[in-house]
Amino acid sequence: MTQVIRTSAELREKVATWKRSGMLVGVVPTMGALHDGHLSLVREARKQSDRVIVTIFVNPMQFNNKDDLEKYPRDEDHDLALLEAEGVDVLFAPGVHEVYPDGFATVVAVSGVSEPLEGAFRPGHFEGVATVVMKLFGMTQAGRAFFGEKDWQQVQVVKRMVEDLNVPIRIIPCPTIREEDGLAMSSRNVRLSPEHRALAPRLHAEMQAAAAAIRAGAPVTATLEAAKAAIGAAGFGAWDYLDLRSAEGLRPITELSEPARILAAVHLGDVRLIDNIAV
Ligand SMILES: Nc1ncnc2c1ncn2[C@@H]1O[C@H](COP(=O)(O)OP(=O)(O)OP(=O)(O)O)[C@@H](O)[C@H]1O
Ligand SMILES: CC(C)(CO)[C@@H](O)C(=O)[O-]
Ligand code: BAL
Repeated sequence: MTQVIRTSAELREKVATWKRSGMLVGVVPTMGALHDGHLSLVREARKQSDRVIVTIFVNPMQFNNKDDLEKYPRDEDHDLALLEAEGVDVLFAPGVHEVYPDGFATVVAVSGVSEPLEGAFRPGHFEGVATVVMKLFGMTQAGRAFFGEKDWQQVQVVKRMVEDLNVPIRIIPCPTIREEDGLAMSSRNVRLSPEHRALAPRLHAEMQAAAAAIRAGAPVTATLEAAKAAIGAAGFGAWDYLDLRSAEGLRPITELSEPARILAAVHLGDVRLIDNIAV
């Protein structure tokens, strides 16, 4: 049975009993509307921890668009059934007031790695992520936390924060899970129209082609511009970015002299797709 807990006081008691028996606690932070990408994190957490907490909290502080927050898919009953089937010990699903009570006044801001890419196009987003993740780490007292590489920049921001603030937790990045046609799984994919859903995998296909070309020595800027044009011509909307960046510091690079990734964000209808791959 997965126990549903809604207050940090109750969660603290539960975790204290586990810790008294020397158990290692793993946490998988999510915003719900769970899919196989999330469940892959849960499975890894089960392998690497004695007890697993999944958190579901649609964090208002990380949304810079009211419409996106209102339209974010929510289905807790279905999520709970999936977590039961995976043998998750606790679903921690606090309300907004439990996380941000009256008088709440603290923001965690990570500079540098949070500034380009998502940080530039979603102002305030990573302050919201860092603040809530720090709180979830405090509330769950977990020793390991599992994050998806689909949100590559988020992983880098969280790692930086944990190192800078001496948070006693190990961050475990987990690979991106894709649909059979290559589209990265994402809760927001359910909002794609059938035509846009059919088009969406083109993003990953063009990113892979660009990565292969760059590995083979093609010039970076021209290759990325050509990929952007091809994806645009296929029927996608506006680009936020399609960049080659150093894998950890996310510095812009034009030569492959260190581990690198292509990272992308592009609009398709009223959905914004993000993806990234190693080069
Ligand atoms: N396809 C995926 N493969 C691996 N991990 C994933 C995938 N999709 C999401 N995750 C991870 O699951 C965790 C929770 O993500 P979240 O609840 O935001 O889901 P999401 O599908 O990314 O939703 P959206 O992108 O629409 O906000 C994050 O660590 C995220 O990186
Ligand atoms: C890590 C997270 C749960 C924080 O709200 C969110 O950014 C997400 O789902 O990736
Ligand atoms: N998966 C990242 C959370 C967000 O898009 O707000």
